[in-house]
Amino acid sequence: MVWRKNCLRKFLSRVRSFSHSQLKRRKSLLSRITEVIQKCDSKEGFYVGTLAENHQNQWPSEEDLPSWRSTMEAYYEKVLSAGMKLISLVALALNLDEDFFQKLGALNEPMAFLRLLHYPGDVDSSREGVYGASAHSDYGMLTLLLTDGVPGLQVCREKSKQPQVWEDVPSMSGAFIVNIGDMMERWTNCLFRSTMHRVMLTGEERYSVAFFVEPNKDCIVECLESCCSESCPPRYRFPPIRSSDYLEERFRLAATASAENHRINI
Ligand SMILES: O=C(O)CCC(=O)C(=O)O
Ligand SMILES: [Fe+2]
Repeated sequence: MVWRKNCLRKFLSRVRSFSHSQLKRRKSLLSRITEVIQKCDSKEGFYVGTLAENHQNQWPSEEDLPSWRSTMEAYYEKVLSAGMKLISLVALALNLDEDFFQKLGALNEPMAFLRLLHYPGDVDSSREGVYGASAHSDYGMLTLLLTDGVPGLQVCREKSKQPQVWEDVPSMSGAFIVNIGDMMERWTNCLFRSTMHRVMLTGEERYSVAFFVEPNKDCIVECLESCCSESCPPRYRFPPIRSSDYLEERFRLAATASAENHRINI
């Protein structure tokens, strides 16, 4: 929602800055604004960033939403601890020490964040190209996703094959859906592949809570020695990359793609 408003503001400021002759184009620009608003993802979210001392989270007042902050902080801590345990299991599955990613510094003040999501029930989902969240993979190590049981989430197992085949993800009460992120895919040379997913609009209102575990900002993400060999060389052509540089680049690409395709997935 915020993005849609920003998008509209940007277009309107462009309209206002036009010279007299350019005003002729105003009509087509306005129809483009409408098109953009109609096509961008319909989700809206409330974000909670890292709880580290210097965090920049802005909380609603205790008066407006009593116990909101303490509830969010308690959830954040618990789900982060669950995420770290899962990451230890990933390390064990790779025949590494269970504290491998801790020793690497990835989980020392990880860039973890919480996204509380709402998908509207009253959007015309029959319109082509209108998604709750369009197809993407998450950027970090792992995502722990909690949903309210309303369908809509789909995964594509073979993300590089065409045509893409999408499957509904069943919701299990009391269970998290765990997605592997792109940085984990890079680290493991695709042994753990990031999950391509999207959220369809079903006409029913939907809520979900995604918790993204991203490595510490200074952590270097590169193909792990144990995940490559002469017969299985690193699949990524890219050199090792600092976690925060990787994230920044992904956000930049997502913003560019959104400007071109009217979509955003961050
Ligand atoms: O709402 C969902 O089920 C998925 C959300 C998601 O994929 C995301 O926020 O990255
Ligand atoms: Fe996602």
